[in-house]
Amino acid sequence: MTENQNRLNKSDCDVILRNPHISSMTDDVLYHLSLSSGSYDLQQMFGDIKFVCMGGTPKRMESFANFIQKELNIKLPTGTVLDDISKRSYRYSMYKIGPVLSISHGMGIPSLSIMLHEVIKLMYHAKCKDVIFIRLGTCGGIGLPGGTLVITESVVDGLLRPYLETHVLGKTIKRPAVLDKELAEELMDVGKEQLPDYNIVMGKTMCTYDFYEGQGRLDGAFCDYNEQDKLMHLEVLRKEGVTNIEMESLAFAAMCSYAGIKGAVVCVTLLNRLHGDQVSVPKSKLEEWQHRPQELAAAFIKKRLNLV
Ligand SMILES: O=P(O)(O)O[C@@H]1C[C@H](O)[C@@H](CO)O1
Ligand SMILES: O=c1cc[nH]c(=O)[nH]1
Repeated sequence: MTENQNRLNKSDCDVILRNPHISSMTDDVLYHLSLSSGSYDLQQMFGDIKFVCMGGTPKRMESFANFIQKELNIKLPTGTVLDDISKRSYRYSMYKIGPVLSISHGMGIPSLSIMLHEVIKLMYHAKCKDVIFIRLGTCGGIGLPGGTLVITESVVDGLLRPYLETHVLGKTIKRPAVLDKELAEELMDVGKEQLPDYNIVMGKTMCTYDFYEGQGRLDGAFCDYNEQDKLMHLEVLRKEGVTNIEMESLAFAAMCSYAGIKGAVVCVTLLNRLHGDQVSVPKSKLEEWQHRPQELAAAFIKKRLNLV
């Protein structure tokens, strides 16, 4: 199948839906979002979306929705509050604020991947054009102090491989995990200009399948290595140019790239992993730091919408 055929009459949509079955379905149920193409006019509801911002927790994405609403000066009808569009799914929460979709993806690749399958199809059904996806996350830094913003330049898995390995029909499939370089650079420029007080770096992000042993921590329920083994491993990562570790960027990059969507990952470091494992920052500091990627995304969106 050629890319043009994959684009499925894409004169009015530029998301590449690499699935010939979807166009013949009269109703496509986006089960985990609590939406469907048969019961809702998805184009009318979501056709103007230009930015899809996502992060792990429902609370963070609700807070981002409220923040971006204020930043873009979008008025809600009197007496109404932002509504969680996917609340009936009890899986993810999703808010629409003008051209911005703010959606939670849970923890780890399986949870993010289910949400992305459905959001990519949502973009297709809604005939969205020129959409940018941004992950607003948290991470552990390698040699970077807490509160640092890391814009991902490249992504690797726990074995330093730059692709997502997944199993389909009993076979191993490899999908390159590629992010848009120009978008990352634009985010960096916006950050330098608008958020001069923050430490912002561009780097190589390692994505793992676990928070504890997968990231070489000594404080999980199991640990069959010692502190020296851990530090030697982190030193190898540092020498390979790894700046931070989190748990979703590999699938995010691979899926955005496969769907022809420009994607960026911006994470704030919660600790320097060369100094420890436990995330023990006070809650108020944690909230302040988690807000930093949101501030960068808001500044970028405002610039793109010519609001600054
Ligand atoms: O988006 P978040 O902050 O949830 O991402 C990182 C990676 C894991 O999902 C989680 C682990 O604490 O934080
Ligand atoms: O160390 C960390 C902190 C946040 N998220 C991660 O995946 N790792």
